[in-house]
Amino acid sequence: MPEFLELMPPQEALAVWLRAMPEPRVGVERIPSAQALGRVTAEAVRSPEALPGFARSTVDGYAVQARSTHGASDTLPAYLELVGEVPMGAAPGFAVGLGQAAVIHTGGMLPQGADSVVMLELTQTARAGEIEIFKAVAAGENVLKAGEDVGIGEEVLGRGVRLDAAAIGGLMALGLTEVAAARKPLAAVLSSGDEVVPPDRAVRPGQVRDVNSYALAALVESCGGEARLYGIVPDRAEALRAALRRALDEADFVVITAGSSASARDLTAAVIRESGAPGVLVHGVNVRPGKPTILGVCDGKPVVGLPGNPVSALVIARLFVRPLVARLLGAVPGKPQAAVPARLSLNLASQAGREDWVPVRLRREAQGWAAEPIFYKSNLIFSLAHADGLVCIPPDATGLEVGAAVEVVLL
Ligand SMILES: Nc1nc2c(c(=O)[nH]1)N[C@H]1C(S)=C(S)[C@@H](COP(=O)(O)OP(=O)(O)OC[C@H]3O[C@@H](n4cnc5c(N)ncnc54)[C@H](O)[C@@H]3O)O[C@H]1N2
Ligand code: MOO
Repeated sequence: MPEFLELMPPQEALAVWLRAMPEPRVGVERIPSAQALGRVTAEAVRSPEALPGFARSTVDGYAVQARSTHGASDTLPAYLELVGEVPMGAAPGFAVGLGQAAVIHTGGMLPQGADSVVMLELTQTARAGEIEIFKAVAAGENVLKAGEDVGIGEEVLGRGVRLDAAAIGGLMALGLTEVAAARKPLAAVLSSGDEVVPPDRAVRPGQVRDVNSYALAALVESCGGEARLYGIVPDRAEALRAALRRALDEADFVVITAGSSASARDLTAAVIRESGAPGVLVHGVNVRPGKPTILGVCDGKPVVGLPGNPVSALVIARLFVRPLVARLLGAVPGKPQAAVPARLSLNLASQAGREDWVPVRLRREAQGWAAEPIFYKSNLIFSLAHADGLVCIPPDATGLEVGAAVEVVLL
């Protein structure tokens, strides 16, 4: 059977495309740390202070000098003089000497002289002003040392790090209520096709609502980019040319859907080719779904032409748009996507030489997760909407057998 396109393996296609782009100039903006979830650091963050800022107890009990408890046991307790109670939120105004103890609460500041804390459960009050200790502690026991988390001037977050909940907590612990974040790259999303109408329209026979603009905008945003919709362009070269020109002028990169294949109305590749140098770098990727994918660069701006079928468009956007956004954000490369190991619940056939991405549902079984393939068609959006993840069948396999160990990349 003749093939319209020359197909390139996906990894090679991505490398060719990324190589043809200029080094990204990552914009920097200072944003409130409280709103920085999912954002990428544009500069390394150094700690202005030590954390914890002072030695703290990790338990409720008595601050002591470890030496004072030496040899203490159930049968031979150590008797220590009670010299005070550490207030929470303030420095204790006293010291603890040999043979002395002070009441301390979890998180309280160790008094001068104390080097450890005996847990409340291992003590007993015998007489007023005195406690009995039933177990010896070692120096440093039940104590967080000053600077144990981070030291002054230490790099706590590198450049290009995606901020998660813990990182935001860490920034707050240091009083860093603002952070330098990479500006979100702006994607211009263009849909094309005479049959495609906005989703708020009633459809006439032959028409379909625009799935791709919204699904792709959501995907771009989930990767840390910003998306602006450039509407639905009819199947006319001059209309697509004008829309692409405006998109290239305004956005950091352009995502066009449909018109990627081989029919007379498939204009995307030709229009990209004439809209800037070097134009189209890849047209056709050895992957299913998404074979007619187009990767281009127009005068420094990346352009991707995704297949019109919504499942293909989204799967391909994960393979190509996601790494593009990461690069434009200056994100540290090579971070894995969330995935779970599973056993395949059915045989899956695949063509040798082609990489296949199959939507699967995950089912919990006694020994772990079972991945149940969804027999999708690339136009049927709910075959992807009902999936929990994707399984990759590598190009050197002619399929995977029931029971095969697979990795499910979570959607
Ligand atoms: N003779 C061949 N025909 C096709 C081949 C092939 O190799 N030889 N490849 C098929 C594959 S695979 C794909 S994928 C599609 C690619 O199509 P295009 O990118 O050219 O897109 P269209 O033909 O315009 O649309 C395909 C399909 O998707 C629907 N569509 C388009 N845009 C949207 C949108 N924004 N929202 C929802 N649905 C959309 C469109 O109505 C079509 O049903 O080509 C195959 N054909
Ligand atoms: O590549 Mo098409 O995307 O298989 O449906």
